Amino acid sequence: MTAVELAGITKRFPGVVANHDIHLTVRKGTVHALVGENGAGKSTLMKILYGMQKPDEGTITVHGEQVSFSSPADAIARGIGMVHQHFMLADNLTVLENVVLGSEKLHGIGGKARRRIKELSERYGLEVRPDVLVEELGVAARQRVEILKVLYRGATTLILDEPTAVLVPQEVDALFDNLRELKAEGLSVIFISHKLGEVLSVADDITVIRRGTTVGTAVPSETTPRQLAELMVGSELPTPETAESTVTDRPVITVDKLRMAAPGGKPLLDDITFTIHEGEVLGIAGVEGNGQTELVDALIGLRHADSGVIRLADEEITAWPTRKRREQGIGYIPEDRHRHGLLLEAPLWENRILGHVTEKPNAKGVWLDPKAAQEDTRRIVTEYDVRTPGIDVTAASLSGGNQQKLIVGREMSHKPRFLIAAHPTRGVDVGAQAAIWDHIREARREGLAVLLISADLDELIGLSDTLRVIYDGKLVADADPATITPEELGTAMTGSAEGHLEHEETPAETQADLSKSAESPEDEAR
Ligand SMILES: Nc1ncnc2c1ncn2[C@@H]1O[C@H](COP(=O)(O)OP(=O)(O)OP(=O)(O)O)[C@@H](O)[C@H]1O
Repeated sequence: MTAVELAGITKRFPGVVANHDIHLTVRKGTVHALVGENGAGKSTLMKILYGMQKPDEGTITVHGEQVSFSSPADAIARGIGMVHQHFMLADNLTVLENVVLGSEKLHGIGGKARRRIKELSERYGLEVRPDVLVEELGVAARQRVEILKVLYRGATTLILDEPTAVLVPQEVDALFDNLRELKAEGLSVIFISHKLGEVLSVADDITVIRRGTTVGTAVPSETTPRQLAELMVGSELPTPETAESTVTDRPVITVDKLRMAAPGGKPLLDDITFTIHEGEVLGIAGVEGNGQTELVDALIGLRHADSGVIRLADEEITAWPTRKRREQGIGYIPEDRHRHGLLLEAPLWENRILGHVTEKPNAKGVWLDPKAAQEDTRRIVTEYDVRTPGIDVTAASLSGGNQQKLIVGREMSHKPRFLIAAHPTRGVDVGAQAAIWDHIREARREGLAVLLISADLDELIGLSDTLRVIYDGKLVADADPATITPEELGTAMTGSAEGHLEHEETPAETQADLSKSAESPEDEAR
């Protein structure tokens, strides 16, 4: 049985054919993965299926019936649901309120709604509690609420846009279990991902899109990640490996006892202390929401810590504003590229100036130099393989991965001494990921110090010279990137670690927490 069929879909934007004669058949009760390099046209196709965009040509068939969508509401009415990559829940409302919001007509807002939520939660193993506030939930739990929200609206085909980008390995396994439950009940899932190993483990069918058109399908059981990468981008799957160490004993950035508290007094950063030297990548591992955002904000100067000292080489910069920090050589790849990295409605070349208005080549003396900025944008577009019809299109018209490449290119172009890299390759395809890793490694050889925050544990382990785990605003453990596995690191991040980790001097209770593990021999001895 076919759940959804897209046939002959074509969609043009000025200067770009985003989709060209795409064919996709999703069988009922399956997980169907959609893979392809950045800008291949995956999101566009899904926006068409979800009624956010109209195709120029082609047909959409849902459960055997041809349909035409003018809005997401039309798509939802036909059982198509979408879980976006940027979650859209209201923090200060409960799970129940978030789920029923906008769909009060279905089951009201009271007991009936609560019963329905519980029923869905149990049936698909989502473990969603209706009465907790969303702000109290971690990333994985929020994602399950989003999934429940679309199920509540009657979705029978769910579109998930890079759902695993923000999850640790254990959470990915749990999500995949949920997807299996959905399948078992006859629902279908379309899943966009750049993580090819995961695609092969969870998908029943795979469709590959290249340069706007479907170039083939792959049978997961007969395909390796390498072969899939080759189908996608015509290049091999990269592995990030720390080449010979380039770490020196010259400190670039020194952070001493940094503390920050929430308005209510809850500690967000608790006694954070570290040094990164020339030629060193310090990786910070942690589940989102354990202080990473606050640490990055404090380092780039978006927020000031309550106490503690930050030094760049020999100079104390704790009170410096953001612009001065950037001018003095701090580069910044933000975790949320839409909020902090780009002006979406401005052309690419203006985005190239963003954050670096007073620096060369954007400025000459006190004046902006648009010509030079434009020329340099062209260079970045070529060097970082930003797929775009030109530098005058808006940042919003680039695909997600290409937006990311532009930001990385901009920041690296200023030859920073210290780079704050939050998820530098999020949403980027395997080929571009390898290229970005190479750029970072090359700069490291020349003395760049990097603070790397990433949810991609292979990236974290492969690029870091030193690895530390952040938990509840504290740096709680060190890990050796040469020996730790992603699974072990994932365990450490969720607050319980196994043998590989060396513990810092942390309060006794934290240590106990961290070393707790069901299988550890000490536990059995206790
Ligand atoms: N609103 C728009 N206006 C102009 N061009 C667009 C628009 N949306 C997408 N495009 C272009 O269409 C092409 C396909 O983009 P799309 O976002 O579908 O790619 P993708 O496969 O999802 O990429 P990624 O993996 O980077 O998310 C790109 O060249 C992009 O620049």
